[in-house]
Amino acid sequence: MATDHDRGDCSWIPIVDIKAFDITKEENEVDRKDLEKLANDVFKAFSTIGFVYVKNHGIPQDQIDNIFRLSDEFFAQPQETKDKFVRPMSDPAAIGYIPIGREYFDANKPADLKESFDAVPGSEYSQYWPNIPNFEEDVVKFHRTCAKLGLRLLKLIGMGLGLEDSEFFVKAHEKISSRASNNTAILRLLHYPPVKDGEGTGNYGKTNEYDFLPEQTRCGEHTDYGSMTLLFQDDTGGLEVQTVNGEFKPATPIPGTVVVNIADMMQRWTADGLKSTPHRVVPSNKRKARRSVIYFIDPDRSTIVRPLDGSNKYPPISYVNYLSQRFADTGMLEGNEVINTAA
Ligand SMILES: O=C(O)CCC(=O)C(=O)O
Ligand SMILES: [Fe+2]
Repeated sequence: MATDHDRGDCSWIPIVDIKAFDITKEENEVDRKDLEKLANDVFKAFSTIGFVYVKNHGIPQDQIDNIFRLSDEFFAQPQETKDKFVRPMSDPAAIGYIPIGREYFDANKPADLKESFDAVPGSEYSQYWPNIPNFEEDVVKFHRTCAKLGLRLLKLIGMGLGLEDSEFFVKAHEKISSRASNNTAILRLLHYPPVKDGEGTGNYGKTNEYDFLPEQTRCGEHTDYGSMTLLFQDDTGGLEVQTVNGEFKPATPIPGTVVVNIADMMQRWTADGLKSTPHRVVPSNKRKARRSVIYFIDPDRSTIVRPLDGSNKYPPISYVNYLSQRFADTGMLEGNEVINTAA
């Protein structure tokens, strides 16, 4: 594992170079020793910090740049246009636009000052795709590309944990590229608008007054819900990750890398062996817009997650019920979704 001490304030998050197992390689051409070393590096980082920077992942930079360009094009549209594509609040597998002020991680504070667009392949909500040339096609293609990287990392995690079946997690995500009714993995385009000094109105997009409300931030402290998250960020900065000592430190953008973190379901599955670490986005550079593209990796919808060590540290839970509850708790789903039985 590279420990690069020239990285200043983000050197505490390890960089893992996965060139030996990048998404362009055939699995059977990968050297077993290289794979074992990578599995060990990934496991070490995920069982302590919960975050890594992955470099040499094999996703072409021009594909990433194109997604950021499409994201800019979508968010630059007039508010009335974006409002035509607002994501329905009835289904955790829906797609669409999430306006500023909708998602929050602390009900006692103002909602996050961000807007986003959620995308999945094969959506039953196709009327929410925006009218931007190539948008749906390219975004779905990128979703599938991210899935490939996600599955590689899930394989490494299975090996690093020493599971009898090292493909266990890969198999539990085999529908990741099919359709949202089978797997809820979302590609989310995120835009944190620039803000001016002045009194916040909480009414962004409808007025010209853009500062934060008291206690408002770009993205409140939270952990992610599913298995794992891939995070592509621009050069603005602001992402902060909690250290094992409890303080938050920057995860500074490193060109060419993707930030990867463990999410709550994976922590639960591994009986706390892998860590789902709190993180947030602070407005350290508030006059500059910030953009990120996030791939939330989820187990297949029908998965029942129970601790793999055979313990009863957590009761078995249906992933989709769990996800619905988290969405309901954060302003993303209406109604009283109830976590019921596991089966
Ligand atoms: O935009 C970012 O860099 C992080 C956002 C985030 O953590 C999330 O949406 O789950
Ligand atoms: Fe997150």
